[in-house]
Amino acid sequence: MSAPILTLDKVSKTFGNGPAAVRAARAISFSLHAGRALAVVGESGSGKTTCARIAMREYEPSEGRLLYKGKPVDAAGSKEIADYRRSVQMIFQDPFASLNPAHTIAYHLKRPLMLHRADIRGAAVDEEIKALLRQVKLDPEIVAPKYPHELSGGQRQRVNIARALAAKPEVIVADEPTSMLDVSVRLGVLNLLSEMKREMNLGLLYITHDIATARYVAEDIAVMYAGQIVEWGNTGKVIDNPAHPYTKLLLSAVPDPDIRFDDPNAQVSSAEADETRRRSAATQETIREVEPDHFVRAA
Ligand SMILES: Nc1ncnc2c1ncn2[C@@H]1O[C@H](COP(=O)(O)OP(=O)(O)OP(=O)(O)O)[C@@H](O)[C@H]1O
Repeated sequence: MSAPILTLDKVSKTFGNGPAAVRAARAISFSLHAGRALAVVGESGSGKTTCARIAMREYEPSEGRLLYKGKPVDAAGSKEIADYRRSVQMIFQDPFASLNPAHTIAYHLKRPLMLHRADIRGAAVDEEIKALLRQVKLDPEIVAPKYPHELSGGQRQRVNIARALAAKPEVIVADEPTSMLDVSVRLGVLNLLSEMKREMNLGLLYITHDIATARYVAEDIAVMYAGQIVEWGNTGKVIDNPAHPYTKLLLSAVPDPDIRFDDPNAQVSSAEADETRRRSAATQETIREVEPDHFVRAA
């Protein structure tokens, strides 16, 4: 594996003080590598977004270090910080709020080019805008002059991906990039991210509450619960053979696509439903008892 581009090294983040303090992230360690994706999965409030924001330098860690190419970011000079800002780009959850309704799509792509790509000026800017839109499978002639409200949610998220790519990043942080999209277009956006990762050799941090989607995008997976990584490893191995009760619980919530609505076996009796609820509560209890240092690593 190539040397890590970005590393969270035993990073913790606490919000507030005293008894009301929230330990959103506890001793989190992971690295992002060129051409590889890490999925960080967990339910709402498990600390995923806190990790993404630390990676984006929006939050300072309370403990631990953020490393860029092996060097601590907090000790970096202004040139290295500028390099980091270009190199690590984010795709937001909400494709509607992240584009300015008053500006065309071309304008949205021109800004990062002017900011981060001094090598491209004049007519080359328009050519690059077209190339970026083609890269995300949008027709530049149709899409470039449009305003955000004229596009669908899926198309807007593709524009957001193109905008992130405009900076020529090495790492993309995608925080729930499909959760606000129509189900029918989610897979297309995930496949596009996966393709970009391969073709542009990007390190990808894919944050999601939906463990089933990790398989489409990420080679590696880290499962978060209550601010900690409780299980991590190869995505296929963890999903096919989960070792931690919380990972099992997340997987048990994934619908089985092979069960048809008219399948008599899909009917759940009230006794079975009660049993499922009882087992789920028991699993939650087990999770609460997990010691902070109880981690599981896939073989
Ligand atoms: N700025 C903040 N101030 C205080 N508490 C915060 C802040 N940001 C997050 N938290 C708390 O930290 C915990 C982890 O939140 P975080 O947003 O990282 O979880 P998440 O797994 O990303 O959840 P979601 O999917 O709902 O965004 C939660 O209890 C949250 O309320």
